[in-house]
Amino acid sequence: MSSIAAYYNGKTVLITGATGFMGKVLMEKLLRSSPDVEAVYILVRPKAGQSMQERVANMVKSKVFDRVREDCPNFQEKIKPINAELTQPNLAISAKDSQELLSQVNVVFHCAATVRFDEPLKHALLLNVMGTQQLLLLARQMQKLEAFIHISTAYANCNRRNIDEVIYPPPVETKKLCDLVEWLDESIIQEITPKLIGDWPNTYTYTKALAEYLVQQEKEHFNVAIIRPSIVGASWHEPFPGWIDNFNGASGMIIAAGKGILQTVKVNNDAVADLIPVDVVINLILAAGWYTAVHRPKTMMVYNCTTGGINPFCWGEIGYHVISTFKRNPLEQAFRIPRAQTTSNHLINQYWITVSHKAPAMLYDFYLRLTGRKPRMMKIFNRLHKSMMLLEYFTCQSWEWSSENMNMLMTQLSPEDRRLFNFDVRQLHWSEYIENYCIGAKKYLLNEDMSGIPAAKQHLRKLRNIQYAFNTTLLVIIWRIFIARSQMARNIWYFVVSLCYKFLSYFRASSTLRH
Ligand SMILES: CCCCCCCCCCCCCCCC(=O)SCCNC(=O)CCNC(=O)[C@H](O)C(C)(C)COP(=O)(O)OP(=O)(O)OC[C@H]1O[C@@H](n2cnc3c(N)ncnc32)[C@H](O)[C@@H]1OP(=O)(O)O
Ligand SMILES: NC(=O)C1=CN([C@@H]2O[C@H](COP(=O)(O)OP(=O)(O)OC[C@H]3O[C@@H](n4cnc5c(N)ncnc54)[C@H](OP(=O)(O)O)[C@@H]3O)[C@@H](O)[C@H]2O)C=CC1
Repeated sequence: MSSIAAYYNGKTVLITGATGFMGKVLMEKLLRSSPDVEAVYILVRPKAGQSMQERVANMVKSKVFDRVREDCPNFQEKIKPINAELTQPNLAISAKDSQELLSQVNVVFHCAATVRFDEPLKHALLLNVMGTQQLLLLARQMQKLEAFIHISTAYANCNRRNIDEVIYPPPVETKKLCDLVEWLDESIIQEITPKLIGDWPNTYTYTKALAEYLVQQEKEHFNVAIIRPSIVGASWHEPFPGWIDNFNGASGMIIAAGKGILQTVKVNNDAVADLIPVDVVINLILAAGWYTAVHRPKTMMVYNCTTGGINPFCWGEIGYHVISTFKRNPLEQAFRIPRAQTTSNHLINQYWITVSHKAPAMLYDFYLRLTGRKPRMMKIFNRLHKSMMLLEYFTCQSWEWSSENMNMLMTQLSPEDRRLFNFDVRQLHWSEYIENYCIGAKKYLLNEDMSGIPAAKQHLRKLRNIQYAFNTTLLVIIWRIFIARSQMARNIWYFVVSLCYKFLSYFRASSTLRH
């Protein structure tokens, strides 16, 4: 029997961010591997006109739960949603719910965060830092708490090149900063944000670094551990290969490439693309929860959950495998044939953006206008360029993360646990993984049926013909303009045409003689 699965059976678990990408995969794996878990409390806020109950009812219908639904059809009875808003005082949890959590919870997994790179500093602080602080305060009063697992990011310290499994001192005193932004005007905060975040590329990584420090402060009060995943991608095996349900990280770019929208991207081809499958991260999280609660390590453990140092793969290789997968399994209604120029040179990238993004977008919008429709392509490209600009910090450089704690944890697992909660990325076969990632994005994210592939291939052939016809017409037009202006070009043109004519006459004469 698996020690990890056995540990969670009979335990009460609290998950924040359970409606998110990682939260759902975590909940699914927990309920499937430990069907006798006592209860899984999840903190959920009402959103987009849906109440908490409606959101949870919709969530449990999601495909991600298909496997656990098969194994334990009543799995949703274990899920106990609690109305909460992490940016509000006391997390906006009612006194009754709060009492229930304080008396029941054994393990906390804190996944909730804003992961947007362009989040205004005030909101990022409210959620990622103050929300974490309030959850820690709640956890301190939990009578049966055995482990608190905080999900950070491997990029929390991306202002350093070599990142060890330690907490680095924060750039400012967190409390003072939070007090400051509380009374400062939003526009002033916006203005001083670049100064405040210093050499962090965005408010997300900056606030995640501050939150790590807060978590460390609690190590005297209960058992805590921090997991730092790098760029979390589609699943490797569980619940299904290629499972993905959002456009964050690399997924949006991969889809844009498959749709033929993204034709050029600024990446350092030789820089390590530190992607990590979501199921690897979840297995490590569950194993770390077990280890923290059962072995109670004396020092607070930080687990860098990365692939680069163990099984490296570069951005150039990712680009190649993405394009070749989408050529074999095209997405429906692609804008252009998938192709990706990858360069770290700013000028070359700008050139390709003009030629292969902006020019086709303008032409297509012109065509839409002519046919009485609303132009939309330029708007899509502007959004794509904004995303590319925010992501290029991560695709143009490499980091080195130590992964001793992840390796140590692996040695603590029984063979059965290593099989059930596998986070050994040495076994990851990248080309196979990227292929499943692209197909998963097609199936689960875009809801495209695999039976539509022949029609999608036919559409690509049509696009190829349009492109050939367009390129030939363009060449002829340019040549005509050139000929009209230069005597030398005219002479060359007449020389080439007469050569072709002579060759054709010779060919016709020799074939008549043969007959
Ligand atoms: C071949 C080459 C491959 C190379 C490939 C390079 C990959 C290079 C990855 C680096 C990755 C670093 C990762 C750091 C490591 C962490 O720690 S990652 C943490 C994860 N965080 C992120 O990835 C967040 C990044 N994203 C953002 O901050 C925001 O999305 C951006 C980039 C600022 C864009 O914001 P926005 O323009 O307001 O758009 P956004 O609100 O995101 O989306 C609007 C809608 O469009 C949808 N949408 C977004 N993208 C798409 C899309 N592509 N298609 C269709 N719909 C889409 C959204 O789902 C959303 O729908 P609704 O929710 O409104 O229904
Ligand atoms: N995805 C990635 O590539 C990486 C993620 N991480 C970390 O992993 C964790 C999970 O990320 P991921 O699942 O991808 O993120 P998602 O954006 O998919 O999920 C975020 C979760 O946080 C919840 N949340 C956001 N704001 C609030 C709020 N004010 N009150 C209550 N809940 C809130 C969301 O709830 P709602 O549905 O209501 O919005 C959602 O459940 C985060 O801590 C992130 O920093 C680390 C490295 C990489």
